[in-house]
Amino acid sequence: MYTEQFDPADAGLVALEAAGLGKRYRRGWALKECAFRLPAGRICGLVGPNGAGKSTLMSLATGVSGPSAGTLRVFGGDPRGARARRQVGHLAQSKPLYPRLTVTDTLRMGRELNGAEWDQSRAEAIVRAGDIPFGARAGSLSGGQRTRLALALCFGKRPSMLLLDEPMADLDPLVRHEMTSLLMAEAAESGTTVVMSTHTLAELEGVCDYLLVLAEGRVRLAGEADELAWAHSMVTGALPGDGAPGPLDGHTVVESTTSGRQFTAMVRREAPLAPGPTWTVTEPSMEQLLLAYLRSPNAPALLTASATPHASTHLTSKDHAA
Ligand SMILES: Nc1ncnc2c1ncn2[C@@H]1O[C@H](COP(=O)(O)OP(=O)(O)OP(=O)(O)O)[C@@H](O)[C@H]1O
Repeated sequence: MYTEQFDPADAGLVALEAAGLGKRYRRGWALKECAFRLPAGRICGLVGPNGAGKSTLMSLATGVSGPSAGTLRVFGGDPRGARARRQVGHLAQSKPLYPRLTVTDTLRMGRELNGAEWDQSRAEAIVRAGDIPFGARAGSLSGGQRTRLALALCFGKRPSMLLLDEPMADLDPLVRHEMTSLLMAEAAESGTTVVMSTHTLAELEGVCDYLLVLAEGRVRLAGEADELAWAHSMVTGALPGDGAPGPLDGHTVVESTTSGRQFTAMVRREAPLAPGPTWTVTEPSMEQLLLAYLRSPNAPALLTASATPHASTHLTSKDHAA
């Protein structure tokens, strides 16, 4: 039996806050010492290699399972509490729908499960916008139509936060684009916080304004996407010779590759970094930044101020690297 703790200061402002969060399965820790904040109203890309702990984090946030260590709070409350369960919508990778139920029956089920919270007209509008026949059985729908119906169920619940586990994985590029537009429009209209896990990094650019990167169960990057990109530079050029100072000196190198005398590096700037006679400096795209961190799980972690729990104990990258 647990007592539902609730911090009213976080209720509307912080969608997710983890402190010392860990989840242990029989074979080991799936999440370890995770500490981050996700401010409300963001569209957050949740990224990490296979086995990084993304689905585990989602199952903790939906209250399906509890942490083995530390805490995770949803809008200031325990995710297993009735309040948080009402506030969180979840779309699992498998998009579970009852294949024998028609679209109308599926929405009726949504209404019955969610009671007064349910927004029938919103759910119907999402279905109608995709020209899905209300009499069709869920089992007969295409992948894109199933995703649309599942999103209608999610948004009909009027969640404050929506957790989407690889929602576009089985969709063709056109339907993917259509579903992304639908998702963004619905989230913008309702102010819903969205956490979306994906392995398709290009999908995140222009969609997510916040990033949470996990590797080996730990937080590697968290914060505003543009702030994280701005903190880094891609440096390309010729390696300095004869002990001459190089462009990377004094900066944190996240990843570097060399080919002959040429190098390319992703660095976290610790000071201004200007182009030089033998190197160029560019701002990385979101995809380049994410790829560099995914390929370098031991690079020191970085959290922006808004992603750092308890501003009074601002965590440094070294704390996270430990
Ligand atoms: N129910 C479970 N029982 C035991 N181990 C589990 C369970 N769920 C996840 N794990 C383990 O926890 C680790 C993290 O898994 P998780 O599914 O959270 O990662 P993920 O980032 O979602 O991976 P993917 O991208 O492949 O979906 C993995 O080592 C996985 O084998």
